Amino acid sequence: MDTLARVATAQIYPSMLAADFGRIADAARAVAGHADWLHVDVMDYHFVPNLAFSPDTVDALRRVTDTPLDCHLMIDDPDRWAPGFAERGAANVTIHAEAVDDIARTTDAIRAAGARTGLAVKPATPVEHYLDDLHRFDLLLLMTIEPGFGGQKFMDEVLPKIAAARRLIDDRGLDLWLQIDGGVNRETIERSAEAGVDVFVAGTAVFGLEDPAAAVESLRALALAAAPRLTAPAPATASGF
Ligand SMILES: O=C(CO)[C@@H](O)[C@H](O)COP(=O)(O)O
Repeated sequence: MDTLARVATAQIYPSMLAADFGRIADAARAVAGHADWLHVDVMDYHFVPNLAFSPDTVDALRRVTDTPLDCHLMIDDPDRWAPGFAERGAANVTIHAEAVDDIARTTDAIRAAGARTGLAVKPATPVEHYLDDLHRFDLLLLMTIEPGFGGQKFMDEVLPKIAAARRLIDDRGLDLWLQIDGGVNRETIERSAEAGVDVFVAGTAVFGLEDPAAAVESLRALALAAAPRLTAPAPATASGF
């Protein structure tokens, strides 16, 4: 895998959950060339109290955009479903620590299908419980809301956890992107970038605005200005590699 791609870049992933579902292709096209990846939330009404998206969504988006897809599985049985998202063309598949049974088997299957893989933790779940497994992942997602719905308030109490994860990644030389999801907007992105985030998922703060492409650029500019360690990313490729 290309380690140069792991340089700390300020990446913005618009969350399709905040798009107009009747015009999802238009939403993907509106941020093409600006968004680094697109974030696709998958919900099963068991792990979270909401339903959203499926492997068919991956197929549909792959037909209309080259922007890589980052699938975030908020489901009870990621062991069963995660490899299928990779097979359908997701460039990254993130599974929740609270839901996965066999991390090694599931991450191996995702990677065998050609995708990167991420580990997500809810706000109250300690990253320290998964230290021995972090080498199996390409991305660590720290939720900055309780997962399930867009439009929630950013949980400032997660900031120390972000800073601790950044120290952990740097001290151990882990090859992991540090991502946050939930309540990311013009007001919260700077302190998140300062704390150590390099991948920002943003729904309402992108698709809730008149010009989603401009919103992506403006969020990235704020992150870059707040954290000198971050650099501007090169344009994303279809595969994400
Ligand atoms: O995973 C989720 C919700 O569970 C997110 O991806 C939301 O879609 C983020 O939305 P905003 O907080 O940015 O509006």
